[in-house]
Amino acid sequence: MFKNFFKLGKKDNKEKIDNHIENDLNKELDDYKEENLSEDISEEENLVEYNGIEENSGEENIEYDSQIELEEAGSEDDNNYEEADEKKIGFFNRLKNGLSKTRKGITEKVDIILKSYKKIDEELFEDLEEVLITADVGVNTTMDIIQELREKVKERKISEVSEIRGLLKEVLREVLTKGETNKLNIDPSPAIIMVVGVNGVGKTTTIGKLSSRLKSEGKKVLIAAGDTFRAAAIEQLQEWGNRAGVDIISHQEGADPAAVIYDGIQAAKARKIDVLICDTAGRLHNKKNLMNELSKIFRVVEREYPDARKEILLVVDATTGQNAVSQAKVFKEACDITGIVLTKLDGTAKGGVVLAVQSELDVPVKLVGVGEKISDLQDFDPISFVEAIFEE
Ligand SMILES: Nc1nc2c(ncn2[C@@H]2O[C@H](COP(=O)(O)OP(=O)(O)OP(=O)(O)O)[C@@H](O)[C@H]2O)c(=O)[nH]1
Repeated sequence: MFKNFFKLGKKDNKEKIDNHIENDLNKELDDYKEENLSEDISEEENLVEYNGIEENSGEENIEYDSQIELEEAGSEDDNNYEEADEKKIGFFNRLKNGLSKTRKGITEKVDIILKSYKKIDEELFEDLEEVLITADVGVNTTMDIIQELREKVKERKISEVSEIRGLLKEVLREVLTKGETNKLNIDPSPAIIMVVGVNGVGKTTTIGKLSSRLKSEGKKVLIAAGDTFRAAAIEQLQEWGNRAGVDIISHQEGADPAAVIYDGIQAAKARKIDVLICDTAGRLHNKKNLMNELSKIFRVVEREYPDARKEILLVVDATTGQNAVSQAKVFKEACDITGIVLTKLDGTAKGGVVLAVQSELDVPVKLVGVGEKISDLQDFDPISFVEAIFEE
């Protein structure tokens, strides 16, 4: 699967990038490995020349086996079924609360429309269509949904307007469950999760929340701060790591992201980490740059961690509606995204974008952010999502 990571749209791009990778990456990594990752890796080592960037490895945050104990403290309440039940209820309520604006935007309007019709006719379908488009379900997906609704009405010879609500729920569930599984592919370990996405969409927050959650599930987690573009990004990740009690492998601002990921992988192997979560820089202003950077990182992963399960999660901001879909399309051309994380669903009435992303890109939504707290990241469960939107 990893061999297909780079979907390089144009042949000349592909050749350029391939040449770049073949000429530079292998040599650079071999040099780097020799210089820095010999058995006795030392924090005292000084200036390392890597890819033309000087970085002071003495200040890097590489603390190999010394902190294993820190991470072995898993959650104590894992086996408490009552608490698990409570958590589940809390989980659904949090989802429901988070989706309150979307519920207003879709269900309340649908209910008003259904109340105003006495019989099922074309005008009713058109009104429903408008509601879905306004809730950012996207034109194509909306057309498909309404067409499916029409067909079901016809096939089942439905004549009562009151039955449309249940039917619509059914169709939405079908849209959200027809693709690949929504579950994260991280078991059995080891696994590596590459987190991609443009700046500001909630990547750092998602990494913090996810690492905290996986740790509480008893997994050993490590973060690699591959967004070296801005010092603030590394610091922000460090803060989340502290909150989650998870170690971070980081270099200095401006370092080569592929080198950070390389170090992260070596540390993950040495510490027998279950899940390595890698941040990446989100510069989308130029697709070629994005592909260059990502392809180099992925080559490192492919070469250094072939046995690990791989997830490439694209983080998009639900409040940007159809923009999130466009971003996802660009990233999908640059790499084989395996899942989508939709953040800030709590702050928007545009939650319908979940349906657009899943159906137009054919990539499953795997996680959703429904708030700013560390516990506000949920596995995306299509059934609960539809229930939460339609709950009275
Ligand atoms: N309400 C809400 N806010 C969120 C959610 N996820 C992230 N945020 C907020 O979105 C803002 C941006 O999040 P970051 O994690 O810094 O985004 P980023 O993509 O890492 O951005 P850079 O660090 O600039 O690359 C922060 O204020 C977060 O608190 C969410 O699910 N709900």
